[in-house]
Amino acid sequence: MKAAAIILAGGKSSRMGTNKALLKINEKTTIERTRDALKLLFDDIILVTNETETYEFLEMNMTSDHYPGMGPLAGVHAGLTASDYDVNFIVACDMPFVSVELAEALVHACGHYDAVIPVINGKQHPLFAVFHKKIAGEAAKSIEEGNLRMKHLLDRLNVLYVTESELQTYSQLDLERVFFNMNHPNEYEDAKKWAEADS
Ligand SMILES: Nc1nc2c(ncn2[C@@H]2O[C@H](COP(=O)(O)OP(=O)(O)OP(=O)(O)O)[C@@H](O)[C@H]2O)c(=O)[nH]1
Repeated sequence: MKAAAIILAGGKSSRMGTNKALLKINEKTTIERTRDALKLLFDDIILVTNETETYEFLEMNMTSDHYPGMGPLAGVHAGLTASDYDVNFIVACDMPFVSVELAEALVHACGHYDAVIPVINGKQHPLFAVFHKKIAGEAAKSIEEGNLRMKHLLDRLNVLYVTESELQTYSQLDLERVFFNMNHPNEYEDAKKWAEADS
């Protein structure tokens, strides 16, 4: 695959009250589930974290934010800056049901676009999306201007938005699972139930 995968794990998990990436689902931590899924497709996987000791057990390439405390946009910037690839699949560390097939479809759609962003039920998902390395500078500019919202960056880029109607090989339920992210303890409980039912 001529693309890298970048996992963002630099958040505070304040709503969860404990590091979301390290929550176990069916014996594996969420971040191990993500790493193992992505390994099936990507040779190069980069973890963006500001606590490298916490994640050493994963034996992954790691990088840290150049703008600490600035949120996911800073993670996108750091990941793209560290990547050796033009095309990069970026994913949050709190999505337990990552689909590598869907990641692959988004990568293949990139072409001349700066980014490929899924829009599911009208909601943009920039943290399960593809970004070209060349937009790292634009991300830095947004951060330096104090605009930390992903939406602000996307509005300045040449973006391909992919809606569910273009993802018809996936059922509505599959898409809801793939784009599900855990913020609160009750969402972790839901994720465990679904994973158990699937296994
Ligand atoms: N590298 C990096 N990643 C971040 C940063 N903030 C959030 N993320 C990641 O972005 C994704 C979405 O994060 P959120 O759930 O919005 O924020 P969070 O800080 O993890 O959680 P809350 O404290 O509950 O808001 C997760 O994968 C986070 O690890 C950051 O400052 N740097």
